[in-house]
Amino acid sequence: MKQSWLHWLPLWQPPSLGKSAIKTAPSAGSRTTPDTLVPMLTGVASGAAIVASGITMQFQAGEERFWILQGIDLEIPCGSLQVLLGPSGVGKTTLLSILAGILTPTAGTVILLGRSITALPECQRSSLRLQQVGFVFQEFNLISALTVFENVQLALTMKGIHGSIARQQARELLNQVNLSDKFDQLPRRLSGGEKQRVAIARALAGKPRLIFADEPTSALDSQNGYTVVSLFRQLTRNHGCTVLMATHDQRFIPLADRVLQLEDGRIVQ
Ligand SMILES: Nc1ncnc2c1ncn2[C@@H]1O[C@H](COP(=O)(O)OP(=O)(O)OP(=O)(O)O)[C@@H](O)[C@H]1O
Repeated sequence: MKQSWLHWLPLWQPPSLGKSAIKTAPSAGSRTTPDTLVPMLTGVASGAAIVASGITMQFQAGEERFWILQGIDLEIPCGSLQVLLGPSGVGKTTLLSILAGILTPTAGTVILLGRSITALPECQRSSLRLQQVGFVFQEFNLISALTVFENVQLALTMKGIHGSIARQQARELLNQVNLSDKFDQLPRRLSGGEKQRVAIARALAGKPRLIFADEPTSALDSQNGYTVVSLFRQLTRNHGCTVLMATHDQRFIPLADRVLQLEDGRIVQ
C-alpha cells in the first residue's frame, strides 16, 4: 500500500477499497475490553511490546459492510522479529495500522509499549508514534529532493534532535546500514536495496523501540530482501528493538522469531 512517509507520523490515510473481504459477522468469541479496565503497564511487565485483545475491524463498501479482522488476540514480545504473513487484501496493513494506533478498531484494545492506546486522543497517539515507533514501507517514501544524509537528518529533526548531535546520529545510522559512502547521493541514484536501507536508517532515528514494516521487501530482489530482513533481525538482537513486518513473501520466514499467518480475519499460527 503506497503511502507518504510523512503522513504516518501525525496522520494516516486508510488503505483503498477493493480486494477480498469477509462479509460474515465476527465470532461470538470476539471481545471488547473496555479501555479503562486495561492497566497502563500491562504488557511491559510481561515483556510484551504489543498486546492486542479482540481486535475487530469492519469496513463499508457502498451499501455493504464487511469484517476484515475478526477478534484478533495477539502478544508480541519485546526484542523479537515477527512476520505477519498473508495474501494481498487479507488485512495486513489494516492490522498494522491498528496496532500502531493509526486506525481505531471497530472493537478491541491495543496496548503499545505499556500504554493503552485505543482510547487515547489522536495527538497523544501521534506523539507516542513519533517518539517510540519507526515505519518502513514497500515504496521507501524517501524525499527525492534531499540527499541520503538529509533524509535521515530530517527524521531526527522531527524527533527534536538538532545540530551537531543530529549530524553525528545521522552518520552513525547510515554507517549501521552500510551506506557510509552514499551520504551525498540523491535517492534517484540509489538501487532499491540502498533506498530501503536509507528508509531503515530513517526509521531508526531517535532509537524507536518498535518498527512496523509494511511489505518492505516487495520491491526488492531476493538478495536485497534478505539484507533488509537480516538487518531487522540484527536490530532485534543487538538493540532490543521489536520488529513487526507484514509480507506475502515466504522467502524470509526462516529469519523470523515467529510467523503470524492472517487468514479469514484471524491469526492462524
Ligand atoms: N477504509 C477502508 N474502507 C473500506 N475498505 C477498506 C478500507 N481499508 C481497507 N479496505 C479493504 O480491506 C481489505 C484489506 O486491506 P489491507 O490493505 O489491510 O490488506 P493487505 O493484506 O495489507 O493487502 P496488500 O498486501 O495488498 O497491501 C481490502 O479489501 C481493502 O480494500
